[in-house]
Amino acid sequence: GVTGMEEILARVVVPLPTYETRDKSPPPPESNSLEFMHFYKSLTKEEKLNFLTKLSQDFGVDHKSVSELAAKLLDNQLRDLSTILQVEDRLRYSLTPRYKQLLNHISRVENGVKFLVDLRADVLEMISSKASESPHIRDLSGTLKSLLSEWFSVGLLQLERITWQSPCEILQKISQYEAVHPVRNWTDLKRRVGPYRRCYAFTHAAMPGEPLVVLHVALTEDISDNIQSIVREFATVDSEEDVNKVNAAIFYSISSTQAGLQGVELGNYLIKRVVREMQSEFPHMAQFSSLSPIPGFSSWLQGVLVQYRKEGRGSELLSEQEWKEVEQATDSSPGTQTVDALRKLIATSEWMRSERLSRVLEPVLMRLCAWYLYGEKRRGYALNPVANFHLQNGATMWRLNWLGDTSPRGVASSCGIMVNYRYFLNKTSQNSALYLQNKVIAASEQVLGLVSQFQKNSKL
Ligand SMILES: CC(C)(COP(=O)(O)OP(=O)(O)O)[C@@H](O)C(=O)NCCC(N)=O
Repeated sequence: GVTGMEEILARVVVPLPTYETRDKSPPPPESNSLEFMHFYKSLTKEEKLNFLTKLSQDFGVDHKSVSELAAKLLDNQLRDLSTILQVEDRLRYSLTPRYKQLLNHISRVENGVKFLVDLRADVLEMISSKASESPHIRDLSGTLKSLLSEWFSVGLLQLERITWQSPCEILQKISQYEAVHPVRNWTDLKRRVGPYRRCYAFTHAAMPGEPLVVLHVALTEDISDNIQSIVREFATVDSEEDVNKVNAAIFYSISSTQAGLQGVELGNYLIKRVVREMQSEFPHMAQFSSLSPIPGFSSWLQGVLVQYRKEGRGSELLSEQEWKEVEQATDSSPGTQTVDALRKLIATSEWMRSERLSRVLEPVLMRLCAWYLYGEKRRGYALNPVANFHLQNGATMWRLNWLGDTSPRGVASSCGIMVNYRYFLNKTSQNSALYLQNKVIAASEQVLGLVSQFQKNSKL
């Protein structure tokens, strides 16, 4: 109940030591942390929200002492620098939320770090689900993120290569965490860690046996343009006979496994770390690229067609000739009926089964997809989350691949198109800075060509 919460908090979230005694006071008993963790885990979702709101509100920063110290700094009687630095350091200390000390102590008990990772996952969910609008909860999330970013910095992470010889419990987790191309069975899993494949994960001593982020790589002669050749099941070759057949590393799946570590950029670091691993194993390897899905393209396209249907401007999406071909192929009459027919074809993936429609729609869907990836934005960054991820890393939007993923899922979610985000190693840091600061997308001639074809066709 509520009193129980207040009682627990008052007892285990001890006041911060005074500035003078901040380095001298003994840590509170470990039992405080254990009790807090145990109590929190016993709460329902609602109670957790209530509990964390109280924690962040009543056991955060002492705003009064902050404003007093800030006022002191403004006092221009303050002359010599050492006094100013002193007051600044007091101000800095006064900005430490009271609960931060408890979080630090929790990180030192057994499974404490994992508890804090899961705690941030809960807080992120409260924020994203709008269950909480409290600025204090956002502050708590920020404090957790800064602590976790320190503890999970690259230097403290362990790179592990996953092979068929890895412990079953790790292989089981790799299979369970696979978010991009679900693992079908043991044979499939064995293939993904077998010849001409690499699977790497970051682990952390504080969370043994837990792959934090997993990257799957295919070793190929050149940059893959379709996923079936990578995840299709067929008799595995015994060993990697011919390594000079290997010129490219294709990242075809990456998944982070801890929701609470979102924003800590583990995936980005893992890709860069694995590139270095590949370079040392294959010194002549010069091509590094993703083969990425385009989740959301089909639904975006449906939305655009509905909008055009309403405004009767469908003609700008397809040329007159293309609409005519769709009319004939769907035996529909010009105008909204054809737009509806096209929407239905895309929703049911019917168009894939017709040679004629595929031929008509290839240029249309390719240029629409190029625009979706390159032109559609959210707060200035790429709308598509996978594009945004690789562009933040400094990759180049390099090639759209028609029939890149002919699986039912691939056709339904992105009309079967896949995209290569290519990592030109000497360009990634510059591309990343340009993207993050100026929202400039690095794209290849092929992509820019498709985008300009789209713009010629429509006034978007
Ligand atoms: C793509 C991933 C790995 C990026 O993780 P990361 O580099 O840690 O970025 P962030 O979560 O720190 O912003 C993550 O967002 C994820 O697992 N997405 C779902 C699967 C996918 N590959 O889209």
